[in-house]
Amino acid sequence: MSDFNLHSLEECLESHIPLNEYKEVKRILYGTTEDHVLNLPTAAISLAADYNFEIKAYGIPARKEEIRKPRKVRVGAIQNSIVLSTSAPIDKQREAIWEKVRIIIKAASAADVNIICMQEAWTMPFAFCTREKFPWCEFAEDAETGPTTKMLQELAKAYNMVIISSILERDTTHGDTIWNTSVVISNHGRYMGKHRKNHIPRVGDFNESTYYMEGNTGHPVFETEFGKIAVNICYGRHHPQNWMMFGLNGAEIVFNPSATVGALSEPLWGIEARNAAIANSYFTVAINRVGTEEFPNEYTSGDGQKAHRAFGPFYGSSYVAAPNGVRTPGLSRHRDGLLIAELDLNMCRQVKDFWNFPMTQRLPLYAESFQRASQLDFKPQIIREQ
Ligand SMILES: NC(=O)NCCC(=O)O
Repeated sequence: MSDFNLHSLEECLESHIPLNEYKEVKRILYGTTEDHVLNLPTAAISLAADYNFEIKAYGIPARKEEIRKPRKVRVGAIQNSIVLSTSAPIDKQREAIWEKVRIIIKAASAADVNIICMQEAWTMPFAFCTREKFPWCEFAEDAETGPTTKMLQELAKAYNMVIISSILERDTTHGDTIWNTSVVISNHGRYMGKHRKNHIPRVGDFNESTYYMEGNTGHPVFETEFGKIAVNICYGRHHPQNWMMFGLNGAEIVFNPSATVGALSEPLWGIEARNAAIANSYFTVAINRVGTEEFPNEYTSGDGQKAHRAFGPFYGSSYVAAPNGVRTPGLSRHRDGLLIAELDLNMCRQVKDFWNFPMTQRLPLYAESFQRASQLDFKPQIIREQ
């Protein structure tokens, strides 16, 4: 189990490693000898203080080029706990979370954020652990015309900000089916499209397959005014091919809105989205919720332990990673927070030119191997001593 007194891994390292060794440790672990902390406007800092959320901002510099101008973009990641009890009326629960997150988006706007992303299923508690359908299915709403998208369209327009909103989707056109979906809203307030979670967990208390199926929207990349973006929803981060496909479709930033708990995945957290950034020559933004969520009825976890009502703690630790392997420190493991990173998208091509990953990849070789591996009569290529 995790020790929840630890605020963040980076603060712990910084306060315990001797100063003369810290820079080298930081270079090896985080790809940079120091964080490029950005100054934030008073308006953003005051909102964070008044509404009790952490706010952190870092720059990740790229090389200055002779011909291309820098392509600077500010991304924001929001991590938050739920607000009301899970037994409060559904619309009240959702409105209370909206209220909290709207303030954080306002702070992001004050800090000139261009693209913001919330955590997975941000409008609700992560109730899928319970395997109960009611009332949780009532959180599902239409991706294009639902109340959350409508509310965010106003903010996106007012703040000139692209917003990525991960919700439980209700598709009334196809038999009222439910999906785990990220909606992308342009900075003009227009619905650009959606992506449905491709990989559904069947691990621990993540009983999501009780509610929805694997997504059917492929690997869309949204060409926004601030760059080409994509969304790899939570458990998709364990699947390198899922990350890869967004890269093949031209993504420059891939957001990973998540909901995951310390006992299950914390040792993997800092590796997966960062590795994806390196392997695919794009930026990644990994976002996880915080807090422990209590449900009205007990549920079991299939692990021999007693029935219980709490799910969590979700460990936050949202971070941004760059194609050259540099990453920002993570946000807190337990506080609401806004992480801002200023990226220069020119770095994507710079890293491609340096490391040559797109040039050295062997797509036809793998395509042929995948084809063979997916056949019923597949024989693994194993060579044994004669
Ligand atoms: N929400 C979700 O997919 N969680 C699964 C657990 C994990 O991937 O860490």
